[in-house]
Amino acid sequence: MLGELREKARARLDPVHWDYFEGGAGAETALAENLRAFARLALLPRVLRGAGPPDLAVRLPGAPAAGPVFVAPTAFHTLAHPEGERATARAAAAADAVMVTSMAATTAVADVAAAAREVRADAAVWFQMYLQPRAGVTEALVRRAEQAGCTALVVTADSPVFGRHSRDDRNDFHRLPPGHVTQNMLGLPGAPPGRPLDIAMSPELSWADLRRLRAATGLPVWVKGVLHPADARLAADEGAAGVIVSNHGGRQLDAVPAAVEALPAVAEAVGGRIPVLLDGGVRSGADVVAALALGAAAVGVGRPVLWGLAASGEAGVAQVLAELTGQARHVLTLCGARDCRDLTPDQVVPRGPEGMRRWR
Ligand SMILES: Cc1cc2nc3c(=O)[nH]c(=O)nc-3n(C[C@H](O)[C@H](O)[C@H](O)COP(=O)(O)O)c2cc1C
Ligand SMILES: O=C(O)C(=O)c1ccccc1
Repeated sequence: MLGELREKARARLDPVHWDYFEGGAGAETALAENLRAFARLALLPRVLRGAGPPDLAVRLPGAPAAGPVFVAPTAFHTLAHPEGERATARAAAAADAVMVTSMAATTAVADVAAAAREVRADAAVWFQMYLQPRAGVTEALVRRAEQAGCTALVVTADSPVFGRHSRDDRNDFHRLPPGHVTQNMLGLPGAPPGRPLDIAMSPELSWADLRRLRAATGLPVWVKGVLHPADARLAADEGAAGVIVSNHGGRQLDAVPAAVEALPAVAEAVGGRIPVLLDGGVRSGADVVAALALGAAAVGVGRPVLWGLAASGEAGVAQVLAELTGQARHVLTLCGARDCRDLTPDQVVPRGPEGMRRWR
């Protein structure tokens, strides 16, 4: 089903925009590894546990009751569908999925949050941001997110510089076509009149900047793009609400491991002090359940949401979220678990002859 939506999206999209959504950095090794790493995992069900019907709801800072699948922040939804992020937000709200709206969205965060709340008054919309070196810009963005009613901030930390997206270079895709605007970047300090401020990425950012952000807001602050267990521990020490294990869908450093391969060590390092989320390569309910068993509290999907949106707008995104959540519910039941707390890391084994090694 996801495959069909993907093909429909590919057929509908301008090939340059398709390449932007689908592509990764460099040789696209990390992009491919995100998928291969899940394919290398098998699930070991437990039997006769009397678990009863599964309960998928999770409690997170900034989302007291959400499903286990969230919408990872992705830029430029109006390239996929004229209704853009509004359509995504409505589908996410209807599915109880947290929507993380991107700072590089083509719809203002206030309009994204309003669209979500039309569907569900308590819909959770989080705002993803790149901390901006220019004075006052980050603060202005935080105020906008707060005023929009966002319930958490997500700071993307894996981007001290823009990723080199080989397909975009080949296609010379480096600016939005007319009619599409990064609305969140309009009217900020230093922005040219009527035009959006360019999003800056800076290698000078440090934990001190995160501390300043935390001091400037009462919202929970998640750190996205953590792969090293030591950084996850630092994030917990620094008062982050949680971390998102992610290699940015293979769009930043191409030499990194798959997100799900980094997850167990991060979960262990954090030791339950703060929740750990994951995104990258999640394409089925079995992927969702494997990540939950390895220590994720919830998982994000990026490209599948864009496929749904490009294929059929809000209904397409709703299909993607319903399919993944429905599959996850089924797989959880087959694993003998009532909720993700019933799953243990030993229920995830490598495929192949090595898989059962620890019991020999
Ligand atoms: C087209 C596209 C745009 C993205 N834009 C952003 C962004 O603006 N901010 C961000 O933190 N991550 C961004 N990401 C990364 C996603 O949040 C997420 O980490 C990744 O897509 C997960 O992998 P998946 O696509 O395999 O599900 C983007 C990813 C894609 C594919
Ligand atoms: O394309 C991306 O992955 C991304 O994160 C981004 C960052 C800034 C502007 C647009 C997209």
